[in-house]
Amino acid sequence: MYDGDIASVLISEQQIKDKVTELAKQVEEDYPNSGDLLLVGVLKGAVMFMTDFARALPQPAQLEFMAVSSYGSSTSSSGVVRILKDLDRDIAGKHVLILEDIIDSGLTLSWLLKNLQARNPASLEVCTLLRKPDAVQVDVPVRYVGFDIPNEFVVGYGLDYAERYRDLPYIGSLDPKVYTSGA
Ligand SMILES: O=P(O)(O)OC[C@H]1O[C@H](OP(=O)(O)OP(=O)(O)O)[C@H](O)[C@@H]1O
Ligand SMILES: Nc1nc2[nH]cnc2c(=O)[nH]1
Repeated sequence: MYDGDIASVLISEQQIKDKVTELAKQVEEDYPNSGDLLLVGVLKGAVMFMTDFARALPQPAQLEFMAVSSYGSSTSSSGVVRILKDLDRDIAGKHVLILEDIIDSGLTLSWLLKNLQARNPASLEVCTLLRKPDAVQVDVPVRYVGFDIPNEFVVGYGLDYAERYRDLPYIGSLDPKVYTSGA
């Protein structure tokens, strides 16, 4: 699939699977009495992570999705965030865990945390599969991190370039020839 577009596999399908199980176990230990935890997946990138995580989590959880868009180029975000799809329900008094696929500059999540905090949840934490420590422009409090990765543009397992590659089962670095050829 996508022959020649992926320069290298950064995280294999099995490594993702093991990490999702490990993160779900940590969350299970931290929320023993939450009742139903409310998972908020950030579309579209977090869709694979959300569905796998919810199934790996031993306790019941409710699933909500939000879609946001940050204006910017196709490989960077600007911090100006717009809600494309809001939550379908009130989160006041709920234990909310945001599930993100990646924290790059941190601008999207920083905005989202302020937005959701204003809705008065009982608690609000973040679980991200990937984080790029060298790219962070704003510090965001993140309780659960799957992998810290180098500052390279990655795709797969929900992450896209121009809406492609989300369906790859692993995370790979995109060959720079893909951006330069405009494919
Ligand atoms: O830390 P940041 O630099 O703000 O970048 C992280 C955000 O960028 C990606 O979303 P994107 O806007 O590409 O939308 P998508 O999930 O629909 O692909 C990703 O899913 C994060 O939400
Ligand atoms: N696909 C993809 N989307 C991103 N959004 C912010 N950083 C990235 C990245 O490395 N890859």
